[in-house]
Amino acid sequence: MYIEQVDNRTLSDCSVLIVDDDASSRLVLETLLQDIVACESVSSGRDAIEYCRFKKPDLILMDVSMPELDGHETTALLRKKPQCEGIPIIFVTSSSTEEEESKCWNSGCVDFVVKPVNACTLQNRVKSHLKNKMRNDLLEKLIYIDKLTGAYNRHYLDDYLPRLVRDGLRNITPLSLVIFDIDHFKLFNDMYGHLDGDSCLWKVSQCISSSLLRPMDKLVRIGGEEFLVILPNTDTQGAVEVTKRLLETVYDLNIKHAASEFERVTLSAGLSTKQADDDKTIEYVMLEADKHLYMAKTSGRNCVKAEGFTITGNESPVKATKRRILV
Ligand SMILES: Nc1nc2c(ncn2[C@@H]2O[C@H](COP(=O)(O)OP(=O)(O)OP(=O)(O)O)[C@@H](O)[C@H]2O)c(=O)[nH]1
Repeated sequence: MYIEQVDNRTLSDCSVLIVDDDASSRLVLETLLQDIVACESVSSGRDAIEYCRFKKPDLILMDVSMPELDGHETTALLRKKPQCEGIPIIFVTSSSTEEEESKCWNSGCVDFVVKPVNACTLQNRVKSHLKNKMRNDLLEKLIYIDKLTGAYNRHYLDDYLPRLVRDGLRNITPLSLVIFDIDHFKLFNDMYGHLDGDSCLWKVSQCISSSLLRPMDKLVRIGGEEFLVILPNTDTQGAVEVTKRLLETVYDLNIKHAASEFERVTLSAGLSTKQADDDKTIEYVMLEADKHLYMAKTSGRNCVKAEGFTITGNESPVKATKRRILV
């Protein structure tokens, strides 16, 4: 394995998606790259788009000539998706005419290799673009990541949210926002000290991040112990389900909080959805989520509140008999 490191990632931590309709070509590419990087393959443009809904490869090797969607068309569709931003695409083309080369560059690839591929050229191009990608990721991390929690920060929110709103309008998809904060966090700090408070923020943030399953779902720290979860293409019902799961996973972390009625760290959350066809501004949706968070707090905490929904979280043994139903 190559150990070429940028920050704390190495090439072997990176993943490459191979898109090729020909099984033997996929096998050749996988074999050539297997000692450098983790590879996964799909056999069509459609499958590549579907793959990228759930995973974010560090690089895509795209065959140009494929039935139905060719490499150019697939790239154009991927480039429209915010979650695919920043993924370098290398075309694998059987034609090296001047016209084809120009077409490849105009389609938004970062590079191309010509079939039959030269093993050394392919490996070096892939390594070089992956190292660039790792440097860009590191730069993005320094600008956009909150150090204390590992969540995104407000700079990220200011850049990312307007793009999502535009995307939602273009694709007619809903966008849900969830604001949550840790219950009785002042008491937690008072009882255990600020260092344990910081560690609690880190644990909660990491737990939430790893419970978000789609690459476009993002966690942003918007205040001291206040976070925003962005759920693109998710209606209220779906967002309630996700938020309920988030509250449960944090509850299951079982971080001791003796001053809380739940005897452990819990979250309260408020949720609001922007439907594609409504005229709510995103600022209004944020305010609504914040209002719902306030309602969740005043209704006893450890619960989610959304328009038409109130879901209680797990309850402590002592409170189990007093299950809250909020309307
Ligand atoms: N340790 C630590 N504490 C923080 C940080 N940012 C904010 N806080 C603390 O978070 C606490 C928030 O307290 P409040 O807004 O009163 O809310 P709460 O005690 O969580 O009460 P409820 O939200 O009503 O459940 C304050 O004591 C802040 O000092 C941080 O980065 N680290």
